[in-house]
Amino acid sequence: MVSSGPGSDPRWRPLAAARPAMSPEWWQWVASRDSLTARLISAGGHRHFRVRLLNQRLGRPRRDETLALGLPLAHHAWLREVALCLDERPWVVARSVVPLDGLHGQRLDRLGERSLGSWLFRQPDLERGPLEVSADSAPFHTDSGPWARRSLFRHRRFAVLVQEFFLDRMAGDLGLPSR
Ligand SMILES: C=C(O[C@@H]1C=C(C(=O)O)C=C[C@H]1O)C(=O)O
Repeated sequence: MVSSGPGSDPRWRPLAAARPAMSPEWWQWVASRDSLTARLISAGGHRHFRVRLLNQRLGRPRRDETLALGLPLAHHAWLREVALCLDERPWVVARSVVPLDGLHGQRLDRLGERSLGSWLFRQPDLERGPLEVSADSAPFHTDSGPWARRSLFRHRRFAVLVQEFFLDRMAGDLGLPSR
């Protein structure tokens, strides 16, 4: 994992462009379009799954997030950072960004430690945009990992950019290749 450093934004590219450098085992995880929460629970087997809320606040998205959401610069949004843990070991850290004007009724602050996915994938007309991939570390977390992905979910006027950083610890616990 080449860190983009805490200050700089991860570099994203289309999923297909990353395929040659990605092992088939990781492709199964990174390229999947269904709920990551459900996959982690299944792969975790007997391990206990928990969403650990790291930070949730109103704030300014990073430049790459602003561009992905098509927001004007300095536009405030709801920022949610979590660690998806199996037996208290973080396998994925995620950062989701919701433009405020899309928050009609979907008050993410009440989500707490319930998985965002448990709400998102219940929406009947949920649309998920294309997946993009990065080999950079999460700028909001210390642990490193081989791959990260992001995609835009839309449901009526609600939009959320979901960014998921798979951690080295997950590769170790599941016996996945380093990349
Ligand atoms: C989008 C999903 O929700 C997961 C849970 C998140 C949360 O609770 O903040 C964030 C990213 C996702 O990995 C999913 O399960 O696929």
